[in-house]
Amino acid sequence: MALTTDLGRRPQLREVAGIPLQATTVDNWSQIQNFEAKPDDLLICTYPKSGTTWIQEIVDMIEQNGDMEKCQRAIIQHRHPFIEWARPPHPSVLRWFLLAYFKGVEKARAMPSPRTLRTHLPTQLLPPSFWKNNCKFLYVARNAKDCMVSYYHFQRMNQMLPDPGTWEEYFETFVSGKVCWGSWYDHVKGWWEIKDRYQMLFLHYEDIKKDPKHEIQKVMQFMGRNLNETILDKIVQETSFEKMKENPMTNRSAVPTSILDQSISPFMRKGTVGDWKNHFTVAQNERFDKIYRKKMEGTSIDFCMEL
Ligand SMILES: Nc1ncnc2c1ncn2[C@@H]1O[C@H](COP(=O)(O)OS(=O)(=O)O)[C@@H](OP(=O)(O)O)[C@H]1O
Repeated sequence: MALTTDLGRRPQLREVAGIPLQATTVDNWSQIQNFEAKPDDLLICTYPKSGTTWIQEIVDMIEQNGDMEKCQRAIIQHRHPFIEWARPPHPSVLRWFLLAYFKGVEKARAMPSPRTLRTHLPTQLLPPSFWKNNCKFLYVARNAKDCMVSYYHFQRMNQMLPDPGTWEEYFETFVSGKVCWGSWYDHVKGWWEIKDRYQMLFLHYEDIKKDPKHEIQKVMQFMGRNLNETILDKIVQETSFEKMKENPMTNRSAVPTSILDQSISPFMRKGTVGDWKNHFTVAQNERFDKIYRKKMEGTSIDFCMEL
């Protein structure tokens, strides 16, 4: 797949303990590391492109008892630093704290409890106070091949990340973990391996896709909420890909094209399982599987790849 490259203009990544991160994250690293979690915090943890926005929407709707309006008000109230992009009273805002930017940390500090926060950090870089306070963690994993495809298109359109180059070039970048937030394999393994030691619900994107009601029920129970069947059905409906693609609260249409150029690739792109089959050549697939087996050796995690 040929692409125009604009390497001169795109920011490059920097590293913290060998993990490539955006410069804004690295510049504010001490504030991030010293972030004080609270025992009743819920932290949504994901590798990028694994369904972060989706699970955030599900959690929001559960918190607001399925009331879409309240949900939107809550988002506006707890503004993401990127809110500057959406001129009030325009309700189109991004979801809140990635715990990656200084302002995100400040805003998280100011949030009333109980807080729902989110991060793409791998376990080894998480602020230690989350472990110390025995917080709840909600991890969503997505199969590596679809993640890679989604990340590739995201890097094409996200002007704040390095240009991905060609698909062939990106294949190498991804498997060597040289993408923002580091290696998919290490991230997923890292969170999977500690899941029984903490209060953690570990979900798979593919399972939510297959049976959203069942998976949303799990989230509800994990959050200690008990919503009736009508509300549950409403949450399933409102968090479908089709609805979220149309919803300005979730489709990031408020973000200027100088940041996310959705004419290159939409943020809500396809939302399917198995799109990797439209991208991987047979040779790439064989090579990927070989690398995958080696990197994931010894772990019990199993991914539905709808092969
Ligand atoms: N409701 C719903 N159903 C199914 N799939 C969904 C949904 N919402 C978001 N998505 C898809 O998730 C991908 C984006 O992942 P993230 O939200 O984790 O991206 S980010 O890391 O926060 O930038 C991206 O995947 P791709 O379409 O494969 O690129 C989104 O389309």
